[in-house]
Amino acid sequence: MSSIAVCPGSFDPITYGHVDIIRRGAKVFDKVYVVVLNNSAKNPLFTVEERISLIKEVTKDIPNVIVDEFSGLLVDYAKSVKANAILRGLRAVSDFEYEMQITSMNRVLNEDLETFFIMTNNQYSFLSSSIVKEVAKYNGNISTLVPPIVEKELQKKFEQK
Ligand SMILES: O=C(O)c1ccc2[nH]nc(Br)c2c1
Repeated sequence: MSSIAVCPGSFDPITYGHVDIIRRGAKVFDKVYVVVLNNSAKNPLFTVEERISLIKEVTKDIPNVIVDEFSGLLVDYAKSVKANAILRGLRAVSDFEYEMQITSMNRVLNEDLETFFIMTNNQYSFLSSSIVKEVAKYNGNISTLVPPIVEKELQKKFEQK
């Protein structure tokens, strides 16, 4: 039985922290679906299509990664791709409470779908898409935080504003 994981997130935009988790997960699971949450409640900087394009570009050298989008319940998307695992990154203890709540909810919705956590590299323990956007907004150096293509697209976004 092949192991298929779904790695959900906003990825607005993808950071080196996300890439770290995806690369580590792709070594463990046969397939990793990196799925962009199409959540109308948030006001994203990048469109879903832009985020998917950036993730595809940044992970193009990882053959068992598939990039997709979903709206609605993660457990329903997981069932649609026959995933038997959810993959999440943990950056610091502060992530744990939220992740525990989400995992408990998903377990209620689908007892058979297990969540696996991978700890990010310590150098990314502070990193989030939000903090990267804040630094990029004021033209700060983000070259060690996101891949070059993401840095370039962020600069374009803030030049437009
Ligand atoms: O960028 C974020 O907002 C974010 C959130 C939660 C996260 N867990 N693991 C990672 Br890498 C990560 C990144």
